[in-house]
Amino acid sequence: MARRQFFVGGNWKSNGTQASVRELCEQVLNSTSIDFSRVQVVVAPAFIFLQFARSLLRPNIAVSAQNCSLTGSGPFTGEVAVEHIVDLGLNWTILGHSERRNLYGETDDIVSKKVNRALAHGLSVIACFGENLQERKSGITLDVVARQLDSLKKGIIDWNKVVLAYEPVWAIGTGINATPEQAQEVHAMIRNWLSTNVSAEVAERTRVIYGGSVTDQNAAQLISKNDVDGFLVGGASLKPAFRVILEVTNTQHLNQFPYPCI
Ligand SMILES: O=C[C@H](O)COP(=O)(O)O
Repeated sequence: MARRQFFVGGNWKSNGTQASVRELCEQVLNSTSIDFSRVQVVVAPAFIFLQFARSLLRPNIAVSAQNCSLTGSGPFTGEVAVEHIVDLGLNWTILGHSERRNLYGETDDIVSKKVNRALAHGLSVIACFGENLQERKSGITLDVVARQLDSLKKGIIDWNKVVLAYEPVWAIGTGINATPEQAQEVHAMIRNWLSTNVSAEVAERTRVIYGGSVTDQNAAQLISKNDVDGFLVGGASLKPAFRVILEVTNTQHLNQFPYPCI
């Protein structure tokens, strides 16, 4: 059986205040007793709180950006470049989230170019993709995901630094999560796609995580599926429930892989 280290990301989106970020970092994240050699934890505060969160969190909880610009640093008012994220000493960014794609016009091509920039500057990337409700109802989920992966692949110069986040748009923030079977079906297809289009080794090694209404109530069932290697959590990552999700994932990891995986 594959021995991939589980991965849990908390995407705080455009939420929070200095007070709530402090509370989350100190009371929820720093207080968990899980063994971080088994579950990798990365949280993504809004840009404005990145440095603050980094200063508060234990070193084994990584801090990620949620986006980066397509351009470098320079005369690009309002943009945050990969160079700025690197300069803060951070190692991660989320890219291609459906909110970026749908609300800010990020096409497959833009996402792929951003992924390339981030990787070229040494960042690791949580690359998001997934079908919308109409696409699922039309039965073209796997085609849509394959198209998004084909495009992402053009930008990926180092698969070791990529976590793939399958996030069906209809499940994001709706309270309707994919069932464990629905998630497993798409994750297995993603692994097959990796095997066919990249390599068997990359297919075996790459973490494929699920996002969309993950809570402390459904995390255990979702993580029990073979090809679900963790989560990208939105709303629940802003609450004490996030610690439960981390602990549930850690317990499943211990059941599945009794030894550290790295
Ligand atoms: O990046 C996280 C996803 O958008 C999931 O958000 P959610 O857990 O609030 O549904």
